[in-house]
Amino acid sequence: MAVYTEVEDEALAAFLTEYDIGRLTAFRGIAEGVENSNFVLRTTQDETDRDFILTLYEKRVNPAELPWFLGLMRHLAMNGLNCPLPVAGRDGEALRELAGRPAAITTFLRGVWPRHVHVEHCGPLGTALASLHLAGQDYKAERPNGLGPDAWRPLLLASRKNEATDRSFPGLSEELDLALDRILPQWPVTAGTSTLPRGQIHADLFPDNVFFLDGTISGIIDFYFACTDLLAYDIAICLNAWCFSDDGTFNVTYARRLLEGYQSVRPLSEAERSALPVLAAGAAMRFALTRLYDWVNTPASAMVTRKDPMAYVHRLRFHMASPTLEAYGV
Ligand SMILES: Nc1ncnc2c1ncn2[C@@H]1O[C@H](COP(=O)(O)OP(=O)(O)O)[C@@H](O)[C@H]1O
Ligand SMILES: N[C@@H](CCOP(=O)(O)O)C(=O)O
Repeated sequence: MAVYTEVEDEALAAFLTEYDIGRLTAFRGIAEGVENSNFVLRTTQDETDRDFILTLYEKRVNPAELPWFLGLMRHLAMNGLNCPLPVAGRDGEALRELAGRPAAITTFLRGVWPRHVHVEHCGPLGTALASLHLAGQDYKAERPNGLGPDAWRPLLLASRKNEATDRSFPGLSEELDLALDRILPQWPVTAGTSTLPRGQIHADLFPDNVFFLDGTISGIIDFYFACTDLLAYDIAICLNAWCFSDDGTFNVTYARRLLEGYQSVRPLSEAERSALPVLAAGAAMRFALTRLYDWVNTPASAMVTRKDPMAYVHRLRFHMASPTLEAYGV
């Protein structure tokens, strides 16, 4: 589920008077997603139905950062990426407040996200990711990655403090600690300086954030982890999220297609290619840690589906076994 905040009819009606998007004809909450409350809004203008997404921003989004996220989405959409376009009210503002939460309306994107990833998804995914990176180049404002390497030890410590971690996952915090000892010294950023190209990255491009329609990508959503970081780290996140089979094995054919698609738009440098294994290990670490943190800190009564940290621990183990570049399809 992801409707944490209910919206009363009267409050919605008053909110919509600020916009010029037609007459409201339907409104429903969206069960999918974990971070924010999302609703589909349907309006009718001149007999034409139009769908929009209304998002109320919840706990993990810092309201001060919302203009950066909405600005990035606007920039990418204006530069040809199929991503939600924030809709401004009559006063020109896209960010407002509803039901005590920061709120925004964005355009609705057609298509469905793949419940099962097939090799045919991976090429278009790589191409779209590289297009996102190129389209983001002129968006100059930076947002540091709050879930980057500096955040990993504190996240692990925070989970360790909760006794549920050892009860539910015996030995896991020690394993993650040792893996961090190996990953952090190899991370391709020294004293804040990187030898690899940086830019705006999505940072959460999982299958549930990519819509397909007739075999092509019709939409990329959920930019609320986007940040300014190593472009190749975004590829590493996708290698983790798209290229492991349900049984936990890495599918090198998927990875090869993803990398080919990416490089058809933005060729990787030698340094980026060589860094992929450690970046992939870091990406697996990041999602194992946030999932672990959420797992032990989410009350059983909460109406949200917790994601299994072990799925990313298995991926991490693959990366920690030091596979060659060829094993990644490079
Ligand atoms: N612009 C959009 N167009 C169509 N559907 C959307 C759009 N944005 C969100 N959704 C729907 O809402 C769901 C949750 O959105 P998401 O941004 O992933 O939420 P969260 O950030 O809370 O995890 C998506 O799976 C999708 O069904
Ligand atoms: N992709 C992350 C969780 C973030 O959820 P989303 O619904 O905002 O994509 C994970 O799988 O751990």
